[in-house]
Amino acid sequence: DDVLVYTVATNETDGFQRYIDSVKRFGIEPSVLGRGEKWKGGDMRRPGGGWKINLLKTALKQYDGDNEKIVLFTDAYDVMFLGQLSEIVRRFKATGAKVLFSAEPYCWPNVELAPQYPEVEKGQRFLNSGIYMGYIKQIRNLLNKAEIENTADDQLYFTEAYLDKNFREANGIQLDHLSNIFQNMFGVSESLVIKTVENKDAGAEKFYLKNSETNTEPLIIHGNGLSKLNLNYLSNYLPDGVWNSVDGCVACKSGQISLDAVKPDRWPTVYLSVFVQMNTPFLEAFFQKIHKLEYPKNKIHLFVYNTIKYHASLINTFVETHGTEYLSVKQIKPEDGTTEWAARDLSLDQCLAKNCDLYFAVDSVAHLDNPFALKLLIEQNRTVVAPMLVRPGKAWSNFWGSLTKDGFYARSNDYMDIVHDLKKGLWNVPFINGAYLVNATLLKKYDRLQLTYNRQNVDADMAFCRNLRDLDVFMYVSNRVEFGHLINADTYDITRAEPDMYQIFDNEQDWEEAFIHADYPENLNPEKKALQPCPDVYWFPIVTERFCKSLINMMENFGKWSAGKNEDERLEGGYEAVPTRDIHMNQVGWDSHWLYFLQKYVRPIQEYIFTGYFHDPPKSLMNFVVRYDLVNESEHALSQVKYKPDEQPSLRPHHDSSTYTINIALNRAGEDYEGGGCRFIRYNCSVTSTQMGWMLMHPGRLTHYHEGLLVTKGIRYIMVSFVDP
Ligand SMILES: O=C(O)CCC(=O)C(=O)O
Ligand SMILES: [Fe+2]
Repeated sequence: DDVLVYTVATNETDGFQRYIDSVKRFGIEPSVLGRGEKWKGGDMRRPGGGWKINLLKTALKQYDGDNEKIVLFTDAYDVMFLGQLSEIVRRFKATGAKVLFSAEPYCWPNVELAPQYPEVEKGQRFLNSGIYMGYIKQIRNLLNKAEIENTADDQLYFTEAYLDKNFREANGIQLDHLSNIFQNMFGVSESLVIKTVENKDAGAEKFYLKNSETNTEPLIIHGNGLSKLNLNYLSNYLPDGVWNSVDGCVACKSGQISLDAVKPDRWPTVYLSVFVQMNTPFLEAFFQKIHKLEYPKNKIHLFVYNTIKYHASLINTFVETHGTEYLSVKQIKPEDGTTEWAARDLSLDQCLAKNCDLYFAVDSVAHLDNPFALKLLIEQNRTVVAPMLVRPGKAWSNFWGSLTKDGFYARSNDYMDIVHDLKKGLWNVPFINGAYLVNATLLKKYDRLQLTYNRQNVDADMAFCRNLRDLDVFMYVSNRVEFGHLINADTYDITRAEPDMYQIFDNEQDWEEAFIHADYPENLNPEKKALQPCPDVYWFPIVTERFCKSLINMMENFGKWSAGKNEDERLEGGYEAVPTRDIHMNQVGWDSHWLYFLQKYVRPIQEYIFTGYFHDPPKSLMNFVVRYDLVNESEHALSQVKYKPDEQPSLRPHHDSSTYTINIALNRAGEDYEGGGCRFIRYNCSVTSTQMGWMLMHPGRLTHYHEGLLVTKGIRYIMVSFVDP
């Protein structure tokens, strides 16, 4: 009852909210001075803050004549309480001091005063005015010692008072050199460690802060100066109770909202800005996922910035097809020549102009696989929050755990645990990109001079995050649920036909989604029986129609179909007994990709069907697309010649030089062509109703003598591999 806790905060920043959350946790009710007023204490980055002294002086007037109370003052934006007030007071009383200031390793703002400080054997020597406490009588003496201008420096004021030996001794002023209670972080962050006490009953562990140099456990921490990012890091675990490995992210539930209680027509309006500024694999899927977000389209303004000509038609098609469903659409096209920062700044302004409630930026590499991503982020209700997105199986993500001194990437201790979802929560981090939601109140509060993507010598994302850090805005990244993943655009080569097909190594998950048949897993389901259209000829759905079309396009684009002659310089022996008119995978630079496909998707089926045969990885030198073609029809009609001399409409009976052969239909029997199919002569059995994207698998030799049946109309394409020759 007799402890008065004060702070000064004019602005309700995220840091202020953190301070409030921390004191509330310990049942402390602080008086917040200056709330809602304009800051009068000078430039925050320079000496100043005399106003804090004057505010406190005024606030204490009401206790004139009272000499029993204890006053505890701290800054707000970069301060957190880690323990009970009773314990703070107990430790204070134990020092015997009448006034106790926190200590730090730097003599600031006037380094010339350093020699006047008493020497210390251990701990920090110099006064810091961010945290102090004392009996009201001595505090009053201290505050009344001299007049101070609002814009003069409070730390200098207290330093001079402390260095006045008579005054210091008369008022019992001491510094908490060892951080028994108060911890200023700047310059000593390395010795500050988060410790845990395991709970023996398998309950949640407890977290506390330890100063490993002085061997103390401070109860109030101050992330002064450049240590404020370090404080942000600590605040992911401290004070005890915000996060633990049993209950996960406890603090992230506070402030959360639920949209389910609100009718969708009253949901907040979102300004969704999409940025396509690099050649991006699987862009079609990206836009599909944007479109599938479970959020009313008439609550979304869509902004699309694209600098890549290659992607223009896909984007235009999307906008033409779906644009009208959105509240509004604005496109910036490659030919507009708008720079990234200008486009991003413009989208912030557009958001305000459209009276948005929320701004949602999404880059083309950020796949929001979870259709509830946007809704969940809104419900998280933070000023800035990003969904954690990671390149599958990699450590590459859309946030940084820490920063170097020059503001570049650094890893935090917990980075890998977060990226791998070993720790789930809502993490205060110094850098995010790729996808993030910003509350529009922030855009209203700071104009495009303060909150801009334009800043010298850094790219747009870094500029924005740096400005957020400077404005004391926390950037949260959430891995509370799976939101999606990041595309790797590093090797994307748009000079190729069908560049997505080449992404099997770099974006395996997306590749699979685009190109592997949705029913593929059923092929390995023991409950299901594989189709067997002819004896020991098995039949499986394996690739998508998109795969088939892409593969045909790759080949037709390359165009150099073989002559279907016995002489074949592509082969080591230079001779093919039963030649097809074809193009080999290695001719389009797709051989390693194909072999990987064989190993990953075909081999398991083979092992499942033809029990006891193992060959991993499968070998195959002959991997090709066959084209069975008739003469083009007009030519046919005129010349009365049925087939072009170098086209091939069928294939005579033969064995394949393989242990087993796979044969994938790439287009539609009866639609794209007539006739065709594969006949197994020994069984007098033909597969003619082949299915696009389905694969035949059969032994290559002895039993499965076969022929390619005559195509009578159109063109038939198949993909063939002679596996394990
Ligand atoms: O046309 C077919 O389905 C058979 C093709 C074939 O046997 C081959 O390319 O070796
Ligand atoms: Fe064959």
